Amino acid sequence: MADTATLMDSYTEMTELLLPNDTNNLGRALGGVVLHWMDICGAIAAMRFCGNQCVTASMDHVDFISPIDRGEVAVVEAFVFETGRTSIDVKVNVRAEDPRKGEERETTTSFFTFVALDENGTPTPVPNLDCPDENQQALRDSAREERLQQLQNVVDRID
Ligand SMILES: CCCCCCCCCCCCCCCC(=O)SCCNC(=O)CCNC(=O)[C@H](O)C(C)(C)COP(=O)(O)OP(=O)(O)OC[C@H]1O[C@@H](n2cnc3c(N)ncnc32)[C@H](O)[C@@H]1OP(=O)(O)O
Repeated sequence: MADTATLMDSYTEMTELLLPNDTNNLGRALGGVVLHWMDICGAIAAMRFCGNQCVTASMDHVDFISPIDRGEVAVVEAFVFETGRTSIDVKVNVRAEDPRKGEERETTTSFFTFVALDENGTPTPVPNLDCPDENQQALRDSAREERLQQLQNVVDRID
């Protein structure tokens, strides 16, 4: 295993077209479908980062900010912003694009923790996160802040 890996080593973008099978009766993306895309994209980012099989240990709160409509393109992006000994924190963001108008909007963001496993299925150490330029440092810092803010918003809402 390498001692370090960069945020950009993990960067992953997936593009999906919202087809009728993945929609509800309003022609909008089912929440579970969006979560599935986010899980897969986040897992790929984590596995690219550490070079091992990873499993999802947790997913933070998820707000569905705006719908994705049938025929729109969903762009799912993920990158590692924090590491533990065997765990990897990944920000996953989804935006919708209307391919006819070229417009896009934010739809969903959440933060996942993946755990790297060795060949025996036991948690195994992961590289340290390296952010060698200002762009990667800014992505890491804003993801850390946004995660805390999102969790704080949930607490405020139920207080
Ligand atoms: C490149 C190679 C390709 C290989 C080939 C690819 C094949 C392409 C397959 C594609 C695959 C797609 C994958 C999709 C992702 C799934 O869908 S995975 C399926 C759903 N997830 C699961 O089934 C996981 C079930 N849970 C577990 O197995 C265990 O609870 C875990 C997560 C392995 C942790 O086990 P544990 O015994 O608690 O381990 P422990 O040593 O105590 O803790 C290990 C770390 O986990 C953290 N942790 C434990 N529980 C939690 C929690 N609830 N929340 C946050 N962190 C936690 C601990 O804090 C610790 O972190 P570190 O301090 O080490 O950084």
